[in-house]
Amino acid sequence: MDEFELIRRISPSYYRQSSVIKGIGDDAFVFRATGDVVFTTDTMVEDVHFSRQTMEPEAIGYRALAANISDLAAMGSDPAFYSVSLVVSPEWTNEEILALYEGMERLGKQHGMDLIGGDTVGGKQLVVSITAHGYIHKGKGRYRSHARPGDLVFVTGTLGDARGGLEQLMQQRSSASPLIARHRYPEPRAHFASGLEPLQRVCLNDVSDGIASEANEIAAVSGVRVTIREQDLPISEVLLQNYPDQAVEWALSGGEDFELLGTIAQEDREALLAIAEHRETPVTFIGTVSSADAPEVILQSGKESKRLLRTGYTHLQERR
Ligand SMILES: Nc1ncnc2c1ncn2[C@@H]1O[C@H](COP(=O)(O)OP(=O)(O)OP(=O)(O)O)[C@@H](O)[C@H]1O
Ligand SMILES: Cc1ncc(C[n+]2csc(CCOP(=O)(O)O)c2C)c(N)n1
Ligand SMILES: [Mg+2]
Ligand SMILES: [Mg+2]
Ligand SMILES: [Mg+2]
Repeated sequence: MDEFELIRRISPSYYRQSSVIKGIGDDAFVFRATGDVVFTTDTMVEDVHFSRQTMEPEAIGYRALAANISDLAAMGSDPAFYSVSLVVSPEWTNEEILALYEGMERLGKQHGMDLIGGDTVGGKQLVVSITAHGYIHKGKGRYRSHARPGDLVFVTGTLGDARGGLEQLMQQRSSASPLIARHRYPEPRAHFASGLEPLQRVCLNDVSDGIASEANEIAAVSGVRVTIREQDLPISEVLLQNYPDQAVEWALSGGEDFELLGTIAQEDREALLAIAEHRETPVTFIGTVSSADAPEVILQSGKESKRLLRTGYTHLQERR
């Protein structure tokens, strides 16, 4: 299968989004924009974001798209399109490359998305770079700068499971574990995020690096103090049972959970819970926002409080 045959095999036979004017098969993609359009890009690289020993091709494709949908969700947008730039090494069989796209299609379909283009290059290790597009309702972008003193801090789902799954994968335990499933097949919260439309102001950030990092991003650009109560962090039973000593640390800075961390006005608490229930998304209130001379994140553990620094995964650290 050469690059042209690959393109033929992955081209959709129809488009779900009615705004598509020219899909795969020309020099570029054309669609008719009617509202505010969101663009995001995230890249996954072999031996950085996944290892071939522990991730099947279908899961690599699924997770690469999940990371992008998660960023669309974090802006409050409805996912619409994605394009895929692929660098692939000769070790990959035709079936494996197609399985990568099947993983993306499986998740893309759940969100009504169309594959609208990409690029294919032969190289030394697998790199999957996805650009995803979505729409936001006018004035309803959910920015990191939207936190205000008095807000409640919430998070969806549970935290740290993806890190627990990675640990199990690295120790080559049985792949039937629910933590491994969370690592391989995260559920980006786009359906929940677009359901927040009735709320006037929501601050959102998705959890790719860990909430210690994401909460600091919110504090910095909103110019506020974010206080998080350790005892309220949503940690799954299975993570607590398997990794009692690491669970809290991984909940704070394990990363790759692709949950949403957000803040809302106190008076929107009931409305948020109703939307969460309707969209079958667990939501936990974990803290508060207050005014501060300098932005900071505080972790409250019982009666003790300490600064929560921006720990978590950071690329490009060892550099001249
Ligand atoms: N190499 C780059 N060139 C231009 N802009 C960049 C580059 N890398 C990141 N950005 C921009 O910086 C901002 C933050 O990007 P970042 O990748 O940290 O966010 P994220 O996708 O939410 O996090 P993560 O990559 O951990 O999932 C975004 O506006 C992004 O478009
Ligand atoms: C083989 C392997 N080693 C380590 C990790 C952990 N990891 C890699 S990137 C990242 C942060 C998010 O990345 P980005 O900032 O690019 O979104 C994390 C937690 C993994 N998943 N697989
Ligand atoms: Mg990014
Ligand atoms: Mg993000
Ligand atoms: Mg991201």
